[in-house]
Amino acid sequence: MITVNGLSKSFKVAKRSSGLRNSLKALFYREHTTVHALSDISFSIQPGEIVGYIGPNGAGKSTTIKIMSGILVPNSGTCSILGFTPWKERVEYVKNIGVVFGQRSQLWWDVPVIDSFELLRDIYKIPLSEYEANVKLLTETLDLKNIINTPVRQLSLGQRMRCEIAASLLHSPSVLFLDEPTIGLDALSKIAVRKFIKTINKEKGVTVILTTHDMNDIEALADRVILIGKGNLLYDGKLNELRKKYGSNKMMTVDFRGTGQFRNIYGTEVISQSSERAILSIDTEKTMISDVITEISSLVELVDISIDAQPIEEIIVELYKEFQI
Ligand SMILES: Nc1ncnc2c1ncn2[C@@H]1O[C@H](COP(=O)(O)OP(=O)(O)OP(=O)(O)O)[C@@H](O)[C@H]1O
Repeated sequence: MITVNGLSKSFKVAKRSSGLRNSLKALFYREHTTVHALSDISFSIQPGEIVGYIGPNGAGKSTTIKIMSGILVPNSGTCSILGFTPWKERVEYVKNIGVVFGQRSQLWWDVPVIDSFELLRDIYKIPLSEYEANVKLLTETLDLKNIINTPVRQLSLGQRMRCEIAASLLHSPSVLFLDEPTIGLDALSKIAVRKFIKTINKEKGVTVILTTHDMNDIEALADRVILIGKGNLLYDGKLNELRKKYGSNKMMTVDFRGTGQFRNIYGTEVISQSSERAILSIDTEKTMISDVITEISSLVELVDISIDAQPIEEIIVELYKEFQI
């Protein structure tokens, strides 16, 4: 359904220097540098998948989404989505995709949300019955009833984001690109957005490509992750596999009485310690959990102990370090 092959994109950026002399010089002669935003990226995505496209700031995520949604043209490589080359057959192509850029609005700022929806109906030439059914469904599922007649500029970020997502789905696209859809949202709104994405994926079979810095989004939504860094593809696979391969650490929370110190227990690192509780990270490749518990029991009086998997956020941070990105 989606095939990306050898995609590369670079930007020519004018060098800026400080000082009057350099500014004057720049009027006549400008030096440029080349930023390689994407280098030889390839992957394919099947219908109905939710794929988390992740990487640190400047990795090339938005550039990929912009190419895949037909906004940018790559320097080389191919991209086929639903049989279209996004940047070549844009008018026909965009009828089949929905795009949400969390940092930018596709709604008209000064008019009520419903008027923006009407404009989009005209732009996408959505048949009236389909449009009305979608507005009804989206109003119910995204709880838009009380905000749909409000101008966008008067909405909170969370309210606007729900409207943005609704706007991207009015024309029943089969592929949805979400670029940081939960950025800046409160915890409740994030959960609502995630739940909705899951629902449309399950019930309507919409394929979702999601970029985010929030690993809770990824854990809640994506079975598969594609990790990029400095424009290169570093990992493409199941989230579970990523956890198995790189997440060998466990987090142990120890409630205790006594004055023992946990600093020197082999294979562990103290994340925090107060007078009654300590949190340790245990490298299970170096030591066994039972050995750590035995050693802790010899140091303090144990009150309670709990063991959790390493948060995906930490695994990703370690990967960034490992790949030096
Ligand atoms: N229009 C542009 N002109 C020049 N450089 C650009 C342009 N767009 C992106 N870049 C550069 O390309 C690289 C990748 O940018 P991109 O926005 O794709 O990263 P990202 O992974 O989405 O980052 P973030 O998480 O910060 O949003 C960065 O170095 C960025 O500065």
